Amino acid sequence: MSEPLPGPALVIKPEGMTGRTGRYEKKLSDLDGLFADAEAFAARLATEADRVIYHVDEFRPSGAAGDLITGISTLSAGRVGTEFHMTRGHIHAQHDRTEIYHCLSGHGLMLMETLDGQTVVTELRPGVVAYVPPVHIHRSVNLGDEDLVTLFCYPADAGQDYGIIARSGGMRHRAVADGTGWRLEENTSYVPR
Ligand SMILES: O=P(O)(O)OC[C@H]1O[C@H](O)[C@H](O)[C@@H](O)[C@@H]1O
Ligand SMILES: [Fe+2]
Repeated sequence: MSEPLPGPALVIKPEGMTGRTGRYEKKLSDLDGLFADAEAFAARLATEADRVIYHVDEFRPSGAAGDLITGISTLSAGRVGTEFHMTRGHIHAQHDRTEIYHCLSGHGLMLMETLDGQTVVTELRPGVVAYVPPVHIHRSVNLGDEDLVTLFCYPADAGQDYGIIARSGGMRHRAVADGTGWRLEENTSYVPR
């Protein structure tokens, strides 16, 4: 009889992840053009250009169809003008590939959009699992005052297409502060696809 082989030693907690195969970081300077308030963005850029706004740790066994990428996304709290910190957002390059996000800590939104401009939101609080169905553009938004930490899992052959958001001038709705809470407002730069 052969000895059992050790499986990957992945540990994913709100504080971080061990066993990752990769890490990806986005600084404030990488997010130019994402936020509506260009003046507020420029003011922050003057002193915080190199600040990491979000980072992603992942375990990617391979890129094969049928394989899964699992990881943790950590999105810092903050705003540009009234608009909350968010990820760039994407649709999967293979449009029918899905994803789940399990909120480990913080408060936020999974902001999704169909190709014909229907917005879908799942509010994220610890324990909530957001499901991104096939053919949905998606981005995370941090509505709180601490890091928004989510565990994600998606097919390894999904890929990311960022052009779909760029071509339509952003997503249809923006998440903005409203008193002590939040609301969605229409993105005035949005061009229906
Ligand atoms: O790809 P972005 O929109 O920059 O968001 C960052 C990350 O978000 C999620 O966690 C995805 O599963 C990652 O694959 C992605 O890279
Ligand atoms: Fe995704």
